[in-house]
Parts: sequence; C-alpha cells; structure tokens
Amino acid sequence: MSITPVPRIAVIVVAAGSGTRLGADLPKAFVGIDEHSMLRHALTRVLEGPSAQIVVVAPSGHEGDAITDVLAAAGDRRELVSVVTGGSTRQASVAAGLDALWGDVEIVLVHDAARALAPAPVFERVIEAIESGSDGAIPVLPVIDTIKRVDGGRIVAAVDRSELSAAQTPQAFRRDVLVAAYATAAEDFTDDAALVAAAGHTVAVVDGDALSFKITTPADLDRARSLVARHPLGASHAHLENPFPVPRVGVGTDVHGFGGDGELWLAGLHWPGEPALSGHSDGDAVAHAIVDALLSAAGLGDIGLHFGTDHPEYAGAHADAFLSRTVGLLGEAGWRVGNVAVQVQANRPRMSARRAEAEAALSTALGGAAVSLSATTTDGLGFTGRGEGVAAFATALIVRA
Ligand SMILES: Nc1ccn([C@@H]2O[C@H](COP(=O)(O)OP(=O)(O)OP(=O)(O)O)[C@@H](O)[C@H]2O)c(=O)n1
Ligand SMILES: C[C@](O)(CO)[C@H](O)COP(=O)(O)O
Repeated sequence: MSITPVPRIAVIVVAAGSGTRLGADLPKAFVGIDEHSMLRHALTRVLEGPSAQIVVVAPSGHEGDAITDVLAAAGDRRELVSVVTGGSTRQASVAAGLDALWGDVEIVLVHDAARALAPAPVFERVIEAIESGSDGAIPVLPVIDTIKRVDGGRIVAAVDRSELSAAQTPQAFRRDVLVAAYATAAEDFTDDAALVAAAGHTVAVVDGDALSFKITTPADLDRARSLVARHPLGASHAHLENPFPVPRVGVGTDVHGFGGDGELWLAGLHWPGEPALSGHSDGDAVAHAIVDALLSAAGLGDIGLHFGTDHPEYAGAHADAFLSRTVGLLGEAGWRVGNVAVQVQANRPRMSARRAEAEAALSTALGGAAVSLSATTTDGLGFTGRGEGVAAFATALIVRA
C-alpha cells in the first residue's frame, strides 16, 4: 500500500466574498461561468498545479455548496481539500484559511476564487520564487493604460505607468512569514503581499498572466464565459494558458447519386464522358465532404447552413467556390486549414489515374493546405457497389490562424 506524502505546499482559495460589484443574486464564487461555478473552475486549475493541501474559504452558510464543488473538482484527491468559513473581509477569510493549515506545510499560496481561470504555470512561478529564497512572491502585469492622478474633477498629475504593476493571485509566502505578518497586522490590506510588505518583508514579483484576471464586474464574467465556452472544463485545461493552442479535427460525409445533367465533376475535376452526379450544385461529393469536415472542425455548422438551396449563387457551383468560401469562413473565425484527408467510395470514375491532379486542385482551392485522396469500391455492396452514386468521407485538421 502506498502512502501519499503530506504536501509542503498549501493553497488557500478565498471564496467568501459577496461579489457586490458583480451584482448576482448569490455569492460570487458560486456564480456559473458555464455549468460550473467560478469556484469549481478555480479549484480545477489549482489541482492542475503541484500537489498541495487546499483550503477553500467559503461564505458563511455556503459551506455545503463549496463541498459540492470540491467533491466534483478533486475526485480521489478530495482528502487534500478542506472547507472553512470565511470572514467579513478578505483578510479575515485568509486568516481563517491559515488556521486550517496542516503541520508540514512550509509554503502557502493565497488565491482568489474570483481569478478562476488563472493557469497552472503562474502557481509554479510563485512557488519557484519562494523555493529560491524569497519571503513572498506576487504575479503582476504591467499597467497598460495611461494613468492620471485626479483631484476635484481635474487632472493634477500624470503618473509614470512604468513604475506601476497590477497585482494578481496566487501570491505565495513562506508560511512562517505569512502567519507572523497576519498575527501583527494593524490594518486591513487588499492583498497579502501588501500585508507582508508592511511587516517589513521583501515580496518578489513574477510574471502574471492575462488569464488570471479577476472576475469583478459583469463584463469580466462575460469575458470568462466566452473563454470557457471555447474550451470547456473536462476537455483539456492547459488550453487556457494560451486560449488557442489546440488544433481541432472535424469529419464530413456526402453522397450523390448519378443522374445529373451534363458530365461528372468530382474531387474538383471535370471528368469528360463520365455521368454527372445530381445535386443543387455540381454534386461533387468529395468537395462537399471536405466542406463539412472543415466546418465541423471549426464549430461553424455544416454545408446546409452556408451553401444550402437558399443560396442560389451556389447552384451548379464547382469545388473551388465551395472550398474557397469555406476557407474564408474559417479565416473569419480565426482558423486556417492544417490538412485534409478524404476517401471516395465509388465504382467509377477510376480515381487512381488522376489522384495527384485531384489532390492539387483541392489543395489549391484550400489555399495550399495538404490534401490526400484515397478511393475504394465496396465489393458490389450498397448503393455505391451497385453503381448508383458516389460517397465521400473526409477528415480535416485546422489550426489557429
Ligand atoms: N470577505 C471576503 C471578501 C472577499 N473574499 C474573496 O477574495 C477574493 C477577491 O475579492 P473580490 O472579488 O475583489 O471581492 P468580493 O467581496 O467578492 O466582491 P465585491 O468587492 O465586488 O463585493 C474573492 O475570491 C473573494 O471571494 C473572501 O474570501 N472573503
Ligand atoms: C488580492 C487581489 O486580487 C489583488 O488584486 C485583491 O483581491 C484585489 O481586490 P480589489 O480591491 O478588488 O482590487
């Protein structure tokens, strides 16, 4: 039987605020970003960091809600997490968390549940600063806006923003330093770094992260919701370090029966002497399967949405019109095509002789992305085996533009 070592790091997640500026009808930490609360998101990301004791500080009367989030987020690590009741100020809530630390803990991180999307590398950076000898460490971002000192409704001074930094959490401290500073604090501070600095300690700064923004106002909540909508919890969490690092794949299929007017168009090529496929456009099942694969990868719906019979401009249109418009739709959504693989099932035409030509035509229509085309028959089975039509199956990979 293995015994889990007692962690030397603890994270106090303060979640006991009311969220007046957000104006929700329940304490802020329990407001949903998606179907999961801010606290649940924050805990999920804390749990992606180094093994640590986790103390959740909940608003009085909402300890049960906090335990529900802990059980959902922590799974079989729930023995690492405890819930305590917070106070009327952030500082009082942190103090309640400090009282719950286990004996072996040497490094304490204090983190706002309201900074629910703070990514794991920030936790690692502040811990590393303490392990390198600092008493305290705080993540900061440069101040971007021009800053003015204002008094009586008028500007009284310009402030040099190069001297300023915006404070974030998690903030990390040597446990003995933080506990002693809290024991002697004579006033209320908005963060722990200020309290520890007021006690005479040096607090090192490390790089913050734009994703560690605090959800304070309804606009902040909208921003968090839109980020999380693109990258839900339970998929991957590393995504949020960079909102768009993960390529996406999609699938598409299409079938068309023979019986159209004129001659065949398939895989972006004209096939003189071959019977035409029927359809609103030219019936090019290969191009249409690729369109669906690309739209599905980007989450942009399907071919019916963008090229259906209510779009008369695509009546009789060939592959290049479909594919170039699809590339445009992806581009507007911030995606570009990585590669496409497509398979044709048909008795005719014989694709092998023109495979390279078809791949080149499709690739050109997709702005140069690699396309590979394969073809098969179905041993006489099904509608393609009976020679009634053509089926195509495509997969696509897209990456952020
Ligand atoms: N008495 C308090 C006040 C705040 N916090 C926590 O401290 C973090 C930062 O607080 P902030 O979001 O700025 O404050 P709130 O009190 O929640 O919001 P508001 O100031 O808008 O009322 C939040 O995770 C919040 O839950 C806390 O645990 N206990
Ligand atoms: C610790 C903190 O997140 C630092 O930015 C703090 O909670 C900030 O509170 P604020 O008074 O809303 O800036």
